[in-house]
Amino acid sequence: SSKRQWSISDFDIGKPLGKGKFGRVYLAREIKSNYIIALKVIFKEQIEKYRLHHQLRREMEIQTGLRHPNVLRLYGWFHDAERIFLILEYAHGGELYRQLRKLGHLSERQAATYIASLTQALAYCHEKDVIHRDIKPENLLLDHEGRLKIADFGWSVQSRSKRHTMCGTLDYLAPEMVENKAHDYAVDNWTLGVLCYEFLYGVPPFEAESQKDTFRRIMKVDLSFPSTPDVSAEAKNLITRLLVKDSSKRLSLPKILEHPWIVKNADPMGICPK
Ligand SMILES: COc1ccc(/C=N/Nc2[nH]nc(C)c2C(=O)Nc2cccc(NC(C)=O)c2)cc1
Repeated sequence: SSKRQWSISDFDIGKPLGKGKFGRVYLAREIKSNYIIALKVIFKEQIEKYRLHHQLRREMEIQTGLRHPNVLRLYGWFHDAERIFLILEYAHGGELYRQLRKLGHLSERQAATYIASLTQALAYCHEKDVIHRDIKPENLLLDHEGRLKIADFGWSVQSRSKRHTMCGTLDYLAPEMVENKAHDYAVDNWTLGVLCYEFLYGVPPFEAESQKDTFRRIMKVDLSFPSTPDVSAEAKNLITRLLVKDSSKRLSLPKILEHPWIVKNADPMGICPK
């Protein structure tokens, strides 16, 4: 159905889910099918102003072609004189980030389940030659069953709730990214290490007062593990084998899924019942 021409009159627009630099996301219902979706509205003049229409087009072509249980679907899009509308899968649970902030840090089973889901989604994306999905907790959503969905296609939105200084944070960037070198698939493996650390400790591994200090800590791979919460040696082992400066030496995606900590703790259904 992504081939048919959609228009705003096909939808009942519901509550705003969040807003960002380029526009807002609304809950919406496709009238004929009663199907609930998330409608992302992007203002064309914002896109022109930042000269981003090529990136947006590329991101939309990529996103439409991805079909994976842990990648948020882009069903289609349409536009009017001043706006572009993206018809997106609705993930009821919202940002994983909010859950992480609420809980402080996740259990080892929950963290391993999310890392396994992300690894499978990234392996799928890499097969489709899609890399660097710019993964950070903001871009990870949860569906009604608590299943993780990578929701990023370069346009993260900000909810009404207080936002921490995500814009501009280097926390999730691999050394080669921070140094603005050509990056390859392995940046995603680094990011998995950063996320695994943040899921377990509640803060990213290279957090620092200033961006400069974060940059330094990333380049030095200045990694240390707090004594609390008490995290298993296997979890630390996985993190240490992902946060490796030489991108060719980072644990590969298939090897992550075979890692003892993942095998022991990840829920095969990707849901991790409480
Ligand atoms: C503010 O509380 C919220 C709780 C749940 C949601 C669910 N959002 N679900 C989505 N499904 N597909 C897309 C795209 C979205 C979405 O963009 N959500 C979104 C957007 C902006 C901010 C937030 N914030 C949070 C806290 O989830 C979520 C949105 C907001």
